[in-house]
Amino acid sequence: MAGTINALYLDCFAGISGNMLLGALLDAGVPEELLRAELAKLPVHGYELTISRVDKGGISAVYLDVRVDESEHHHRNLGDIITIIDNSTLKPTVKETSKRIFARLAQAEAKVHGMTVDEIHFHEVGAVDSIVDIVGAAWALDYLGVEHIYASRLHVGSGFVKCCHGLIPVPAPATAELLCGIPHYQGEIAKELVTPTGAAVLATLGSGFGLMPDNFTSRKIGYGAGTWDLEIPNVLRLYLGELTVAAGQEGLAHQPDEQYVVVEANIDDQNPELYSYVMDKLFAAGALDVWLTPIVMKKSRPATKLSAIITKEYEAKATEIILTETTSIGMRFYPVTRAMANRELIVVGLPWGDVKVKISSYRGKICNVAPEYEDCRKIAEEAGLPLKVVQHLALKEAMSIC
Ligand SMILES: O=C([S-])c1cc(C(=O)S)c[n+]([C@@H]2O[C@H](COP(=O)(O)O)[C@@H](O)[C@H]2O)c1
Ligand code: NI
Repeated sequence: MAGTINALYLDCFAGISGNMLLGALLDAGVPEELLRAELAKLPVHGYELTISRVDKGGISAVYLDVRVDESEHHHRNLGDIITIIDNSTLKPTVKETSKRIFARLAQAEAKVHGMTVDEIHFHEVGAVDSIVDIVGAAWALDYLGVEHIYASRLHVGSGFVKCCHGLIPVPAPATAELLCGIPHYQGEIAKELVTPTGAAVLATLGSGFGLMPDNFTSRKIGYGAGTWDLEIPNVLRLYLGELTVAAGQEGLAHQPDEQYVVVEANIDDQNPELYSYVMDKLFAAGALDVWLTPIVMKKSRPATKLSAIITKEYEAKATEIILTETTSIGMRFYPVTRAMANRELIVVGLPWGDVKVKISSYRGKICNVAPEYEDCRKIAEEAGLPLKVVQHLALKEAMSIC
């Protein structure tokens, strides 16, 4: 028996930008009020999101515009944006996807401008519009349960576009960098049709490019409007549907496998005090997990294996951290696949305070319920209760409502 996986096919005949993608997702059925509620979870203010229905060459499409107050025109680097996302109450999976897209964008910018990822400041209006577009899209894809994104060959446009440095060629340099390995063409239209944000989403999340996959069936279509009025409709066409796959494959597909990498270094000559520091640095740089294993190396030397799981974009950063912060002078990388349960945070109220509880589910069934250790610890210390009792009460409360 065959199964299905939720998927999108993006028809980019007039390009793709962050707001075109989010507009198309809204048109395909993502509720506007839920999107607004999710974006309100970000500690970002001073912007107005307008969502309207417009006519683009006879096609009714959703136009999304982010207007940013003058006071919010900051320059933010990747670290600032990661902090904003981490300080929100968004779902962990939405945070992770958003951070991966931003990291990809920052890497492309760093390459173009000959700088490090940390030195890159996001363009234009202090990245608020990119935060809304990227986090909004990451949440909407999660809301729809989309596991694979396919896109047509991208129409990028041509000519020049004005930026703070003057005129830059279309595709913009960051866009061109992000589209390495992704089929695209320039065409006759002298406008920027694919923006760096649109390219970053596809470069990070795209599973395949070209014609609509043979095993894809569309169920709903949405149109997201671009800003231009062109001789072709300036819209992104989004097909929401499903891929038919062999039995047993459904529910296992997440991001393309090769995006995850384990980096490892065997260390036999380091002051143990340094490990927690380097682990913190790897986590802060985007590692999904970091761990130490006791090992025995050559000449029977007791040693430590430092391992971290990272996404491919963080390879250079992880290399830099391990080489500069440990005594290791080399490391190895190997691609790994991951299968993950869906995770959601709920908050339960105990007489002494609130506790966040992580509810994990797999194929629609709850597979784990775990009260957050730090919340329970705080209550245990403040109320003078055994930690295990607080954990038990939080678990009981969570089980009664989920
Ligand atoms: O201002 C600069 S340095 C600049 C550089 C680049 C590069 O590609 S490098 C691109 N841009 C333009 O900024 C806008 C914003 O794009 P979004 O993806 O945030 O919508 C776009 O027109 C880029 O081409 C500016
Ligand atoms: Ni740039």
